[in-house]
Amino acid sequence: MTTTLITNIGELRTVDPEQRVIRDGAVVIDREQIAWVGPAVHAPAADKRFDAAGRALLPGWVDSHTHLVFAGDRSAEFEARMAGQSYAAGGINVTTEATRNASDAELADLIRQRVAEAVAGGTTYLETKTGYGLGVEEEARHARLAADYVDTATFLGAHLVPKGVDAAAYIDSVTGPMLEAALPYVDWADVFCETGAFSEEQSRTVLRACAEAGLGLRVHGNQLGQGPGVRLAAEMGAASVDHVNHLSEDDVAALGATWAEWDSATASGTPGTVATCLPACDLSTRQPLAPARRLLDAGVEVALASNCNPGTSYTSSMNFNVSTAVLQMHMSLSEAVRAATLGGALALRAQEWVGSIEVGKRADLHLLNAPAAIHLAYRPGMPMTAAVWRAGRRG
Ligand SMILES: N=CN[C@@H](CCC(=O)O)C(=O)O
Ligand SMILES: [Zn+2]
Repeated sequence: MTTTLITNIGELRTVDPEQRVIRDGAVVIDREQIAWVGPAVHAPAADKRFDAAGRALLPGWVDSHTHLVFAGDRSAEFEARMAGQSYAAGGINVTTEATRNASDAELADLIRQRVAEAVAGGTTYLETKTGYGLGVEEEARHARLAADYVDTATFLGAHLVPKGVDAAAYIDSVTGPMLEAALPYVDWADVFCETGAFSEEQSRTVLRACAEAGLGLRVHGNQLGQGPGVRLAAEMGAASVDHVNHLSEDDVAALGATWAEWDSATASGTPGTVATCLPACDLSTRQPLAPARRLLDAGVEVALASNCNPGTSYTSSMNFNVSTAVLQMHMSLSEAVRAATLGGALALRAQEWVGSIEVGKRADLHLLNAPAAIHLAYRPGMPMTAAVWRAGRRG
């Protein structure tokens, strides 16, 4: 049995270059790949048949920003925040301490459970980061454990200077032995460029060293206030800058300029720096929701991601993030679905093989418990995920 026909799809959202939405559609999966897409009446025969019963089918969510390697609990910090305390980067130390005390087996099990939870919610391709190790052995251990469970991993040694450590000495370690130890397990490097974490110059030093080591770049920027993160990401050719809550006109223009060689209508050309919005995090930290509308109108490709982490966003629900983007961020349903699929794929430079339902791409599919995808926002919080295929296998 190698091929499966998924038929009787009420609304098939391809997110392909023509942005096709096919009524009464069908998809054929051949092992881990998509082999055919089109109207059900023209579908070829297959070994197996799955009746979608008139429900909507989307590409699986691409979650391009998570921090799944952690132990411990920060619910009291969250409760205090809801009572009026503001978020500060220092909370990262609490998780670092708890994670250090978890064995390899315990930590691996936590990551496995979190990935399973994400996949059960429609996520089929995901990134995760280190960043709660903050030491050579711990960062390498977190990268090694993560690499077994996720599609792509990021080195975030530059998440915070640990308490009592000299910043310059720490950056020497991040750009030297820590980077070297994490390198075999990661594709990306990230830096938390923000007041209370790393300055522009410190961030540039880290990003340069990581780029020289062959890693792609990403930046946490402009989360808690205006700052240099977004412009630094654009300057360094980062694949993505994430959070982007507080943007000046110059920031938006700098990101827009990185997309000059890209045609968003056909999703072709040379991609620039994706602006990754993290609505669940914005709600949990009481930050203004990222200005996705301004970014889209400036020609910037936007991604939506969960930022699942214990400090600022303890949810991997992409359904929730898409609902919020439509309800609160003035994104149309099509824009939000694209941002949570192809947008995430662009942020991870994986757009050639995931992020849309097209022949030859990985068979990553998300069947909704609804006849149309707008139900994600129309019925927020309802259990919308009916079935998931990840690389052709039911998740
Ligand atoms: N902003 C930096 N890092 C995480 C939060 C880390 C934490 O507080 O544990 C984020 O993406 O929001
Ligand atoms: Zn993050």
